[in-house]
Amino acid sequence: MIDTNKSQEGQPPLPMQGIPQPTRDEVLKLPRVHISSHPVMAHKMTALRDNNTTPPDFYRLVKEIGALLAYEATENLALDTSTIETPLQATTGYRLAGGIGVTPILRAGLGLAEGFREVISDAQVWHLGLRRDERTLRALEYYNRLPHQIDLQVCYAVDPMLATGGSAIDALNILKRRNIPRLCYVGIIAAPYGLLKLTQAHPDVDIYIAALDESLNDYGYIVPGLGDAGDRQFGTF
Ligand SMILES: O=P(O)(O)OC[C@H]1O[C@H](OP(=O)(O)OP(=O)(O)O)[C@H](O)[C@@H]1O
Ligand SMILES: O=c1cc[nH]c(=O)[nH]1
Ligand SMILES: [Mg+2]
Repeated sequence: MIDTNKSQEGQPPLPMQGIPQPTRDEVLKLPRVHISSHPVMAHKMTALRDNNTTPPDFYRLVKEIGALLAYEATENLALDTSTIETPLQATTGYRLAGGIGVTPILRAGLGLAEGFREVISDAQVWHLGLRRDERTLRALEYYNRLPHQIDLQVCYAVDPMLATGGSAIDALNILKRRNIPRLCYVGIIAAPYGLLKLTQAHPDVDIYIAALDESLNDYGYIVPGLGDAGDRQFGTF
């Protein structure tokens, strides 16, 4: 366990100060966690993390990584079969069975959802606004456009950063009230702390990420991380 207890006398504690965190090795064995091992992903992640990457390039990279993650996270989708005619003869065709939903957790999830739509163009997009209170690290819901008519085989909650896990856990709690047969979480970078909390809260949910980082700092930011994924996409520093 890493102990981040470095409180300054007389100051209120920072939100993650003194809170024990699991190590990478402790969470690597969790079931249902898929960490990309593709070299193209590692290449794009390096550009994404770089402090010199500008917001337009950062947003483009989030979309590209979103498309790669979508390809990995849709590996088990159910298919319907039918007979189709090629110009030469009849053959068996395969189409995705039932609808696919993508829930971007606003704001930072927007770029990831766009990448998803480049792989599955007719995915429904269910917007959900959650904002992390930086003092308590609790997620606050401020926007919800989830439809009530459900015709999905699976819905993917997408958000680049899994830090304490609070936002992801709340988003999946909200989605579970819609009785969707299967839910997945797709993120770019996870901290071991958030990954463990998410797995404990939602052991039935598959988790796809591009990278597992070292830890959270005292402020609840992922290190080495990439900073604030929302601000870096939208230029609001
Ligand atoms: O795992 P957690 O500790 O909950 O932290 C992760 C959340 O924090 C960030 O959102 P933020 O609140 O900064 O909103 P934004 O997307 O509008 O920038 C991030 O995109 C996640 O939603
Ligand atoms: O490192 C972090 C943690 C939460 N939200 C971010 O955007 N980055
Ligand atoms: Mg943010």
